[in-house]
Amino acid sequence: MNLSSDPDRSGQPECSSRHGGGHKATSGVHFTVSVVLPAGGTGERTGLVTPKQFYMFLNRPLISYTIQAFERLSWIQHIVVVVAEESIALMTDIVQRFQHTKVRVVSGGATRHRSIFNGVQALDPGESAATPDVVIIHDAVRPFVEEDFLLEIAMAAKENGASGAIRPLVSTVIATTSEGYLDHSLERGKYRASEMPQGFLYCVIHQAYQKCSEFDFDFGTECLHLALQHTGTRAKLIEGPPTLWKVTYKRDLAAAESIIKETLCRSACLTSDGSKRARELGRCLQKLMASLDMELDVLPEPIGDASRLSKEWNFIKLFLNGSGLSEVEETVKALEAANRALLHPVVVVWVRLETSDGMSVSETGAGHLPLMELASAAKLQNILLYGIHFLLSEEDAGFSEGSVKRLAELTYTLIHDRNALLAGQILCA
Ligand SMILES: Nc1ccn([C@@H]2O[C@H](COP(=O)(O)OP(=O)(O)OP(=O)(O)O)[C@@H](O)[C@H]2O)c(=O)n1
Ligand SMILES: O=C(CO)[C@H](O)[C@H](O)COP(=O)(O)O
Repeated sequence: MNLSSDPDRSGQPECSSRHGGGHKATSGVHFTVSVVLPAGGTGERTGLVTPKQFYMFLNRPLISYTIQAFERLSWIQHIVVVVAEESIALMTDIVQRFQHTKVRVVSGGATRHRSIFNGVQALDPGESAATPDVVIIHDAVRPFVEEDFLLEIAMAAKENGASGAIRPLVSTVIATTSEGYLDHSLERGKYRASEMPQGFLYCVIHQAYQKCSEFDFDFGTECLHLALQHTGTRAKLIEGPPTLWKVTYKRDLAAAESIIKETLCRSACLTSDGSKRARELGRCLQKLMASLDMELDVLPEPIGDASRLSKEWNFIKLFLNGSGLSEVEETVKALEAANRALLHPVVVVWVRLETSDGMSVSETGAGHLPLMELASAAKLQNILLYGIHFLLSEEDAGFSEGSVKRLAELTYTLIHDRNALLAGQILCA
């Protein structure tokens, strides 16, 4: 690797050999990009025994969400996940269980900088192959990062040698005296919080770490600073969205779970028995769901086309004539066959109209058993099946606003909460 100095870049290393050199991605990224996710900490500030990167949200550890945010991007080549030695087996199991294909697991060090350096070194396959042009470093405990922003970071790193996400400060930073009095305060408007992701030319971050002192390794908190101090590379700073925040305290775990649930319930697909009344009810539900921020796609046929199965996380099956449970079963089987619920639980809500001239209470109860059996088998595949009996009186020819609102709110709550304990239950609206 040639690290000779480039006068135009004030002493910053010039990376000219053993680099990926071109990438045939459709994203417009014409250089190679790999990722290091430091995940070797203990999460002391959460106060929990389990390190926060392994905390489970909807049956999946936090680290898997972060990996997925990168893995889904065609222009990301490799992802190195750095974990503590004692977590290697656990992490390897997570990679297999959630079928992550771009990940390599390596062991970390006693501090974040030591872990990151191990990850950066793992991206160097030796003389026989190329190192990536750009490395993105991202804390494993910042699961919400979007493609647009990662692209900005990667492009800016390629152009400037280093780049990093910043956010406005939420509190003023002050210095204290050793006796605990105010020494001075910083002018808040002039300063920014340094967040992640950060991007670097491979040679910049590699050289920065090679030149690091033991003090830097043990007490440093800022990779951008190392690049400036040891390679003269001045990072381009880009303001990122608020969702880049780092899970640090226990309350952040609750916030992360809530964001995941909100994201999963933005849309649903409704199929019905195709009757006129069912279509009418579908349209009413569509309006009410929109007011709850859920986009409801209403399809006329009992079974939605297969492409829906591969896109949607939530299904509402509406039956005003007959039970429809066999069609619900077909949908569940198709979801299982497509391995749709590998990364997130998929929700299927079976809604069935009950009029007072319809089935008796005992018959309704009898319908519960097949649902429970179907739901418990589906739950093993991470598919959550719920039942709702939509109760209308005999003389209620149309649908009253109140009854449809109750149905919409109950359906929304089941989809939003994804409560595995309620799977197989029939609720009444
Ligand atoms: N020796 C270490 C320490 C931290 N990290 C990782 O660096 C990221 C950001 O660090 P931080 O939020 O401080 O995590 P912890 O060190 O785990 O938390 P705490 O300081 O509360 O113990 C985390 O993904 C963490 O796993 C790491 O890879 N190796
Ligand atoms: O925000 C950052 C910018 O580099 C790092 O994520 C942060 O420094 C991590 O520090 P700590 O481990 O002390 O929370």
